[in-house]
Amino acid sequence: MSVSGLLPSSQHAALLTVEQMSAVDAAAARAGVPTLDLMENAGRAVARDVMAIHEDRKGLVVVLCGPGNNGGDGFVVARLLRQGGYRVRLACCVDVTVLRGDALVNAHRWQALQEPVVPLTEDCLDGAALVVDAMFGAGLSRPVDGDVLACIRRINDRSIKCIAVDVPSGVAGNSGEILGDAPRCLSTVTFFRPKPAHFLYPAKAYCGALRVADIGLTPQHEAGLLCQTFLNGTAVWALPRPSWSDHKYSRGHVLIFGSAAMSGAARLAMRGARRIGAGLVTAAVPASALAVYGSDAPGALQVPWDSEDDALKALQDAHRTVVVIGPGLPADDETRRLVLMALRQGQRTIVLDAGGLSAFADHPDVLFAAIQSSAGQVVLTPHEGEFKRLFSSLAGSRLDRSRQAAVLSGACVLLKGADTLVARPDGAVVITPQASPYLATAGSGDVLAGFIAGLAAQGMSAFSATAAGAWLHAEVGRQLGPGLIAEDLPECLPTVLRRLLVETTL
Ligand SMILES: NC(=O)C1=CN([C@@H]2O[C@H](COP(=O)(O)OP(=O)(O)OC[C@H]3O[C@@H](n4cnc5c(N)ncnc54)[C@H](OP(=O)(O)O)[C@@H]3O)[C@@H](O)[C@H]2O)[C@@H](O)CC1
Ligand SMILES: [K+]
Repeated sequence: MSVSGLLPSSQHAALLTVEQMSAVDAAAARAGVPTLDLMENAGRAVARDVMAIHEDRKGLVVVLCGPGNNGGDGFVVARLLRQGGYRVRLACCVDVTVLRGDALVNAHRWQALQEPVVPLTEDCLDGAALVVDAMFGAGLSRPVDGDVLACIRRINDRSIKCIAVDVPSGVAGNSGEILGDAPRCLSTVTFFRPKPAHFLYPAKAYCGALRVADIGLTPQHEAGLLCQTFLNGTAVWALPRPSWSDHKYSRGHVLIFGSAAMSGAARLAMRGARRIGAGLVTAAVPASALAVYGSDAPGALQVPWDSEDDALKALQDAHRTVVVIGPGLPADDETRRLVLMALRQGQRTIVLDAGGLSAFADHPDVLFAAIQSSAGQVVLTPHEGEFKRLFSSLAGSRLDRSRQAAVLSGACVLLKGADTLVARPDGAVVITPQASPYLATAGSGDVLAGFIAGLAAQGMSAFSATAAGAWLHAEVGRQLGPGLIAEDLPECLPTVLRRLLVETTL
């Protein structure tokens, strides 16, 4: 279950694909766990949430059931609510005779209460105070349509409170894409472990509050599964902690190339790298800009960079184990040559952002070949536009594309967004959960590049440093919220680090 290079505790952050979830289900059945009990437990967990949200037993609860086991869960919810004294209307999108297995058993249990099953049309929502969406879960195989689509639209148009069973119907569990449409839910109850869609946009916006319910499945039932998708967080990586024997050289040395024209970008990256704990940060910048770079950063170093010889000299210092190229640099031939030169300089971690990525828009294969033959580790940090320029041949969801991009380039790929993804060439991906929309501001990405570089300088692997950098960036963004500017991000970091490194034992 554990993936190399990640903490063993990452198994608690694992997100199971639809296929893996059904493998867990099958393993439980082989181990003698009755699947009918799992369905009963799933339905009970949802019924409990309905009762917590909707205490008014007189307000009508409409349970919408689909043709599979998600619908089966719905029959359990309806029965438990009815037995709890609630007014319940159950609508099913197929005739009960078409149901099979545990779903059929539970349909019969519902009918044994002398309760009707009404056809699932938009009219069945009339008078609903709350809807339980048990139409489709893990088995969704195509866009929703017909009466199901009409119901979903009515729920959304009338803002009827809705609780989803497993996922809102229409959400593709693995990719987070919306097939047709999906209800905008107040909350979603899923089982055993979350699925990627619960944290990926657009699906996340439909899920509402997420609760993961225990239904009797155990880690034993997932033994042997190779989980490759994780929720980004402190279960996945451990931050470096300086010890009594550390000194500035042992805490790592970051080299950042900066321009005269757009000095702010590299200066923000420098600030990020220093705040996150790099022992030394050096800016390689045009001689004409040395004073600007030094003016607000007396604790940083500057070296002149006016020629390829200067660049080579800066790169050849073996103590500078992490190099950032891109913030504030133009996407031109000179930047391209600089990146290729850096990639040839032996064991380094190289973080490429902004101009360092776009310089290869016409020649991405040249960049990928250089990365593949480099002795170092490489991190690419594109936003969606830069990603499309470099990886124009890739299609599919953001999760699929980030994974394929890491394989194609041989680098760790951080795809920026509200659910920032970090993918490693072996297929491991983390999804960052808590990004603030206020992070969408100039200079924010430059600070992120600095965070990643500063963590890598302290010995974290490229993947862990990138994942941790993205998480910390999101966390400071969340703490600052409205009104944040990029300059605030490094300054807020000590508060977050203190909580992680001083006030808790990771
Ligand atoms: N795993 C576990 O441990 C546990 C899982 N549990 C529950 O089981 C759920 C998964 O059940 P499931 O596999 O039966 O799939 P589900 O989503 O009910 O639908 C499949 C049916 O829908 C049909 N269909 C698909 N798309 C359609 C469309 N657009 N429009 C119309 N029809 C469409 C599809 O037809 P087909 O694609 O075969 O033509 C098939 O008939 C899971 O989400 C959880 O709630 C719990 O009970 C506890 C234990
Ligand atoms: K559902």
